[in-house]
Amino acid sequence: MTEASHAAEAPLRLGTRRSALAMAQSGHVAEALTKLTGRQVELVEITTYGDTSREHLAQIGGTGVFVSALRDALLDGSIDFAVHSLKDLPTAEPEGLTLAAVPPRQDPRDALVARDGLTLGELPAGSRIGTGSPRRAAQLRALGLGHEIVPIRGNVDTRIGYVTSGELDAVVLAKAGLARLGRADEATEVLDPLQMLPAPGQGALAVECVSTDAALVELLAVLDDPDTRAAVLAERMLLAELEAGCSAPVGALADVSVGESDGEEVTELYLRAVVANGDGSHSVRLSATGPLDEAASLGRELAAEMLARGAAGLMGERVP
Ligand SMILES: NCc1[nH]cc(CCC(=O)O)c1CC(=O)O
Repeated sequence: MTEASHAAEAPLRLGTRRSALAMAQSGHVAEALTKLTGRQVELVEITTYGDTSREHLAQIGGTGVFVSALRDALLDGSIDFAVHSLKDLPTAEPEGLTLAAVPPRQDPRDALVARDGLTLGELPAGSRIGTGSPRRAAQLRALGLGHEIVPIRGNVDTRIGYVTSGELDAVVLAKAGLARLGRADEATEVLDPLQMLPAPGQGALAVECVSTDAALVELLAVLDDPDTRAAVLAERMLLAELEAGCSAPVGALADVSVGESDGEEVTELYLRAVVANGDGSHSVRLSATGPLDEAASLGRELAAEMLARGAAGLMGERVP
């Protein structure tokens, strides 16, 4: 179909949470889709339980709560497609929905926002660092720097506000979230994955629609980046095989690189992962390399190796 005839069609309804981050992500995807296909997109705001609840995320069942309201709206036809932060998606495939596109990933690393422009190594013992993520807390504690980890939650603005107000010395957030809000320059350090492996899927988006609308599935596929899709598949298969949820102390990152094998160019994944106990005193860290088209088995096999080295026992431990 030509762009002109597309423009005459009703705009596609993109369901989005109302948070600044969700609106920024949705706006970005809407713009990209219009540019690539000529189709107009309108944003439809959906309020989720995770947006209104003041309880800690771990108590209300993890970030999956953000996702279910959007999925309900897809299934009842009140929206045509949805954009999620991929790391917030449960690993189980939802009935009736298709992951139509995984757009090119942003920087997957975590970032520190600290007072006075400080880095993690410069924050003295006793400094109070805020995070609501067991994964971030465990990896920070594993560094043994004597920092106090303070549980917090709230949107990016709220969390940075704890530092601005002086209540906390620092917070740890996803660099991609800061960047999408135009606040990347507020990071005082981007954390090296050697110390802080990000959440599986961090920095990537997921574009979802109902499986039965083949034309829409095909249209949305223009947004897909196969390298990103393979990388997050490896990370998420690892998470699924560990039977860990999105609030478990599990970090994973797959880097895509082009190498050579027998004179042929091959695209490879280098997958690193960590499982830690709550106080960071014990962890299993492993890595594996494999071809891009075997992303799923790479994730599964690395998880199996981690389980063989005691990962399940670590995940079960809680900080008193
Ligand atoms: N858990 C909330 C959430 N979901 C996605 C992002 C950031 C964007 C991304 O990782 O894609 C964030 C905020 C954060 O972790 O700091």
